[in-house]
Amino acid sequence: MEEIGFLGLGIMGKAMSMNLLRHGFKLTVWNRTISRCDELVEHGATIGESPAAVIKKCKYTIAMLSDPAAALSVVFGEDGVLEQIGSGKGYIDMSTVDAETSLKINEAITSKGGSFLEAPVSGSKKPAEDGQLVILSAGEKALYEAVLPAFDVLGKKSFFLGQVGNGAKMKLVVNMIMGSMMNAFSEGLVLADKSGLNSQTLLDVLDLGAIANPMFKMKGPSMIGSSYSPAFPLKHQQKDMRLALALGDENSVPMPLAAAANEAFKKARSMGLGDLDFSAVCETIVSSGRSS
Ligand SMILES: NC(=O)C1=CN([C@@H]2O[C@H](COP(=O)(O)OP(=O)(O)OC[C@H]3O[C@@H](n4cnc5c(N)ncnc54)[C@H](OP(=O)(O)O)[C@@H]3O)[C@@H](O)[C@H]2O)C=CC1
Ligand SMILES: O=CCCC(=O)O
Repeated sequence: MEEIGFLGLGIMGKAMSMNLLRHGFKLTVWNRTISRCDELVEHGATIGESPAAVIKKCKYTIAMLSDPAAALSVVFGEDGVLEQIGSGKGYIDMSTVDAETSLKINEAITSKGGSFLEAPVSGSKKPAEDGQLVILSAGEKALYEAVLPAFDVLGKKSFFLGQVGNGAKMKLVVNMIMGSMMNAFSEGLVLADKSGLNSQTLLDVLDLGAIANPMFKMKGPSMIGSSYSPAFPLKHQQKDMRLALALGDENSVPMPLAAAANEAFKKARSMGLGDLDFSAVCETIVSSGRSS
């Protein structure tokens, strides 16, 4: 494949671009905080001085940015994507945003002759490092097909979901379920502990039953140890709950569980836990009184 541009080297962007480099892709990278490019450069990437410079150089550019405001500012801002996008160039936004943001970006890019794909992902830091993401793409089918060699490196499965917006919506539905599950799991862990049960035994019981799942298995042990090194930052999970609730609003879908989970994530943010892993939402319950 041609040289790929990569905008946004946070937890996910760094892991994904390292993985592409490891598999022989040539990359030009940009990050708002430019020092975050250094490690990538040590592994063979080139730095682009702005999103516009990356787009100018590369036929295909991937973005992995924190939220709708970041995704919009990288496209519409000074030295942004729009300044150099045009015919023959493809822009793939893998950030988790709402459909409205994706549609706005799609409209701006296609009106300049470029092509657009939204492609948010399921899977966190480790799956990103290991190329085991689940890619939820929608938009220009020809662009999807053109970048499949890169998606095959980044993910274990790629879906093409049709028109722009469907990828964003699918991602928000999945993360809304995940955020609600994380809150139920947290309550269970604290309840077991407060009522005198062994937390590890609870994990063992859960793992053998009908609600066993990779998230409980992976996060449970660190949550018992109150260790929340960020793989998926809590502030991003709360953003996803907020955006999913707005999608529920638009479609008149009652979501009382998601609304309660969102409140817990907001409380966690107010406690200063936004940069920790989303499993730190457990601390909102602990702070109401865990015995250990
Ligand atoms: N972590 C995870 O497990 C997963 C995250 N996601 C989603 O992927 C996206 C990235 O997540 P993650 O890597 O964890 O997040 P991080 O917070 O680690 O990284 C965010 C990135 O966005 C950049 N950024 C933020 N604001 C702006 C702005 N205004 N202009 C330009 N760049 C900006 C940051 O730049 P700077 O370094 O300068 O701050 C950084 O590169 C999010 O949408 C998240 O919801 C999806 C699946 C899993
Ligand atoms: O958006 C983050 C998703 C994290 C995960 O799927 O494990």
